[in-house]
Amino acid sequence: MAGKGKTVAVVMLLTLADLAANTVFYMHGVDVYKFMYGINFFSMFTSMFDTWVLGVLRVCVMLGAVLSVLCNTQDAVPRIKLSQSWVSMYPAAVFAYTVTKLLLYAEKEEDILPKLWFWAQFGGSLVGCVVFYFNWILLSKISTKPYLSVNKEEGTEEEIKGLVGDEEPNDKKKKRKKEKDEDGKSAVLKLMSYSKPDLPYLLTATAFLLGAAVSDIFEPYYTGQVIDGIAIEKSQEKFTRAIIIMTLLSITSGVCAGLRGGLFSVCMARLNIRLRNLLFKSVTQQEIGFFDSVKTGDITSRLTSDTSTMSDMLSLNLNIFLRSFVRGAGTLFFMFKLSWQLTIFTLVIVPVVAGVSKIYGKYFKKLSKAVQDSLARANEVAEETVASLRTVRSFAHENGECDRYREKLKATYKLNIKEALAYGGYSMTTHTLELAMVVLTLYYGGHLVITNRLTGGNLVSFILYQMELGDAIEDMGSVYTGLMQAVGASEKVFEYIDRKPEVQNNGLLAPDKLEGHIEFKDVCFAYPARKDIPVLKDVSFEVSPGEVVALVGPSGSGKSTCVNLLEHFYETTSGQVLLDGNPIMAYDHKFLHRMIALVGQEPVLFARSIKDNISYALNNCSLEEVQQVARQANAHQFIAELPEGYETETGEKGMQLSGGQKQRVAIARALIRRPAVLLLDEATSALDAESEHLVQQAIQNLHGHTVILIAHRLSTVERADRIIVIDRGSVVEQGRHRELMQQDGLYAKLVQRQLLGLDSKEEDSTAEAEPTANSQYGSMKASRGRLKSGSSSDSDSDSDSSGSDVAIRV
Ligand SMILES: Nc1ncnc2c1ncn2[C@@H]1O[C@H](COP(=O)(O)OP(=O)(O)OP(=O)(O)O)[C@@H](O)[C@H]1O
Repeated sequence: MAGKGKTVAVVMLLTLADLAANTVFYMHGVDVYKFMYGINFFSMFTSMFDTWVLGVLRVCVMLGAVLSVLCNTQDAVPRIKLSQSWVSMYPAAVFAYTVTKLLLYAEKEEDILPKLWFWAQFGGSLVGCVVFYFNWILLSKISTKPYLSVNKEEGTEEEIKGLVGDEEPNDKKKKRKKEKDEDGKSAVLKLMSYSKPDLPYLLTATAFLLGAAVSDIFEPYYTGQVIDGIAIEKSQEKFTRAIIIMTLLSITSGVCAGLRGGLFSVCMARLNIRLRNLLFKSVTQQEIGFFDSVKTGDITSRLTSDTSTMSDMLSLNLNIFLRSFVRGAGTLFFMFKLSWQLTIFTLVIVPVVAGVSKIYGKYFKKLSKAVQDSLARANEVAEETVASLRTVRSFAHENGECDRYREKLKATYKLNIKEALAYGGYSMTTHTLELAMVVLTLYYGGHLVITNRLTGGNLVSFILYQMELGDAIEDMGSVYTGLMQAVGASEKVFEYIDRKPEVQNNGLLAPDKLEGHIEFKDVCFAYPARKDIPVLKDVSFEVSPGEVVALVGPSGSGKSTCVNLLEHFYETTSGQVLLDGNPIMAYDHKFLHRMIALVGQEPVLFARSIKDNISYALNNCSLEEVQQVARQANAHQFIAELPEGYETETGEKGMQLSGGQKQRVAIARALIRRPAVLLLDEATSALDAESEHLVQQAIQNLHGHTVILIAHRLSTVERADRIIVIDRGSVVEQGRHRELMQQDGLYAKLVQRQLLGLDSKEEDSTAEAEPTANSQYGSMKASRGRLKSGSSSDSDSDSDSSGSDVAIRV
């Protein structure tokens, strides 16, 4: 309440001061005769009565607004806020009227300079307009929050919360808007700070810009001189001199403009590269949870289109803006010199053009952000489809995906149309205003020439300058929107550049030796994308150095999550993951990932040679070392049979290799690091029985390595030193295969389900064995036959038959 009272008091004081000043200036003090004279002998040219009336009018409007705020704050303040842009037109109109009045006054009065009362009222009117707008903003800022006394008798806590709740969205909106505005400003400041290394180039470019602009500014003046020389003075000498100067100015302007444009482009290219590098670095350092929630399309669009929009728009618009600004300022100076009346007349139109630009710029900024977002959404669809075209083809859903893409583009097109309409409207308005300005200037200028207050040549110069000014203002208006586009794009880029990863990789621990002792201590965890769904609940287990432990459990029980925590991809919600007794986050990032190697469910290979894939992120790896681990991973034979051997390109994401081949290359890539801990998450699921057997043996022969393996196929886990059974995020059983079978718990059930083939769908869609003893026997025989004859080739490595495999081993 106190805030409202204070604001109203300030507004009243300023309004009454405006009224008092306006009246005193109009009456030349307290001369009532002057007051009546202005009314009785009113003339547009000599009386200031109309200016006084306009002042009284704004005081009345303001008093009305104050009264409505006092009577009904809740309704009045939002209305005042809504009408803010419309009300701003009033001061603009009064400004235009007052300036016109000055010109009319100057028509009748020979020398208006010593007329102090006139100047006081003229200035007072302009100041009054500003005060009026300021007061309106003050009133719109009055809080509409109801006064809440936490008094149980007046209302329950829920009721009070309800009231506050109603206000909260508005507050949040305001806060977000404020943050956005600040973001916009800070984006510009940041852009400037990132341009610091280009300062020498920018300064040189600015010098050329000034050179070009100054040369341009003189051209209309000398055009006027040429006209005066030809038409009025008929002087060959004056005419020739003006022509020579104009020629020199044109050459200087052309050279400087070219150098300025080139240098600005170079600066922006440098800025673009700098920001792309920073953005890419920042993206690669984000926590894995970030990539769970942010789509790849969004990130690539920031890397590609947003950075390009930013630097292209910036280079183009900054260039135009600076040029137009210097040209505009110089032009205005010359205009005043040629004719102050005509200049003031021209300036009446300026606030109108500026107002149109401001409203348009705001709208265009919103639109351009919406277009960018909409394009990013369309890109996501295209990327997803292209990346998974095999799956799309296998479902014959190409047309469906095309429709989806078309729909997204349709949305973008609708926004483009809006953008085009907005641009069209803006161009139309500014062109019309410009034309009106020229016609009116000709009329008024002609009048000045006829009354011998201006020469014909100077009128021509003035009109040329006026056109220049119009161009400069229009350029600045359009540049503003372009700059806003650049700011919009840079806000998005900076959002990622400035993002601090939620999981920091700033551990320093890098001991000489790592035993590989793993401990999960009361670990609870939920993924950041689904914070309210617990995935691990009080999980505790230990793995001794050199032990081979299998994590088993139904799909979605949390096995891979344990591996993710060990890799420090995420941080636990509570509890600890320890490696050799130290929290996993205490280890140096590079050290940890050299010591812990992971082969994931769908290993990703990079588009480079097999050798480079195996030695990924390692320096100076010899071919012998690569071949050795490839042999251990049972990959050497198939690699050697390829025409280009280890130099064979694997294609994007290893597409040119089969699933089983990819897995073996990925295992070799893990083994070459000689890790202390090897994490195998369904790492051999695509291998045929023989390959898997060989790979497993190789892994078990790797002494001194702790191995955690996850597999659905029980044949893979039965020989582990220990099996940990996880169900719905909790450890339910632990022990060796035989012990767990005897316990007859979940593990035994899982084994039985596999024996009966009930899991066949989940396990292997290609296994079509009937769940009968006979058919199992049949598959067993077939499998043995295959093993014996050694006919399992790489080409069929993907088509394993886990059902039969289980039948042999369990
Ligand atoms: N990145 C993620 N964001 C949110 N939830 C996830 C994420 N990854 C997994 N989950 C959820 O966490 C739970 C455990 O997943 P996890 O991958 O650990 O299971 P799993 O036991 O390895 O399953 P599977 O044997 O099928 O691979 C599942 O319910 C899954 O939907």
